[in-house]
Amino acid sequence: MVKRGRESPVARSKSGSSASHLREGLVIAHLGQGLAVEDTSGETILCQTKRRVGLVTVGDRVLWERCDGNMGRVVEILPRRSVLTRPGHNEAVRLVAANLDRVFVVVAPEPEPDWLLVDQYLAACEHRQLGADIIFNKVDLLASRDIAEHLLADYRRIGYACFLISVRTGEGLSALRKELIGQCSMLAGQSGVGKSSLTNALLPDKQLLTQTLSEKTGLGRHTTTTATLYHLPDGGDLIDSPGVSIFGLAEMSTRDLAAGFREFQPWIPRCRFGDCKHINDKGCAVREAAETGALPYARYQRYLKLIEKLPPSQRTY
Ligand SMILES: Nc1nc2c(ncn2[C@@H]2O[C@H](COP(=O)(O)OP(=O)(O)OP(=O)(O)O)[C@@H](O)[C@H]2O)c(=O)[nH]1
Ligand SMILES: [Zn+2]
Repeated sequence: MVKRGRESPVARSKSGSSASHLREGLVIAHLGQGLAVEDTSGETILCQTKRRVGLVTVGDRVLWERCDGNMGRVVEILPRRSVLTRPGHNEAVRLVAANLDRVFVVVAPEPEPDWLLVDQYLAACEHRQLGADIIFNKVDLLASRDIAEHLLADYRRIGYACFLISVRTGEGLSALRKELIGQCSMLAGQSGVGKSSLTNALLPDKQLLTQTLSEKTGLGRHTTTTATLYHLPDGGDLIDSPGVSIFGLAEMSTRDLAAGFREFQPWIPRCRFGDCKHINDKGCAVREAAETGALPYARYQRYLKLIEKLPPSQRTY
């Protein structure tokens, strides 16, 4: 759960000493000209970052101090419990969000699900120790829910929660809202599955909130760039990061990828060799389990495809 730091207006810096002018805050947006930081009192301040602080991202809890006028300055990033990155050379752009708890991978009957992408997201989340579950949107387009259940059977079997919803009819939305309480979530998924539509349904005041944010920080709407953190009406936070749904296998090795397939875990210690890649290796328990149906075979096949997608520099063990 994202702490909004309401416990104390006097924050403690890394050195442990309490500095009365330092306050705790939550980074709710990354704007072109600075960061929108929500104070413990709910006030939003436009902050710059001291150079030595490092890269700050949406979801970060920070210590900040007031400087001239209505501006603030971030002096420290508080320890993160998670960080999500995407591939790329520019570190500032690679950071997607901090302190996320859970990613919901959204699929739909239309566009047809790209299960390889789904597995890539799930593996990346496992690697980052983020919770991950699946939302199947647009069930209104299906003749029967059984079709979705059939497609999701492997995922349910290995312990992913699957939420069948329709933003159009509202089906399943109240159960999903309950699920989001008390944590910080993000939606990911291919284009057209309904992520924006769902975000708008979960945040009926989104437009107003965005407008207020630009007013509070004195910046125009167009300056809101990558991600924004919203407090959901029923509780919990949602990080909306349009266009950054391409987070993937950045920095993952073959071993990490195998670790990203949660159903492989009981089998991996039974492989004959400690550096088994679970491809054609002799005595591979994972492969054998997939071939005998003890593991979902389709997921195993996609593991093999993802291995091929890893850049050669990451195909290490
Ligand atoms: N039938 C049906 N259509 C939906 C539903 N939810 C969203 N759509 C439609 O699906 C289309 C794509 O929705 P978006 O919300 O833009 O999808 P997105 O995932 O945000 O797409 P990108 O912004 O490209 O990543 C729109 O035409 C929506 O009206 C639903 O529950 N049922
Ligand atoms: Zn193996």
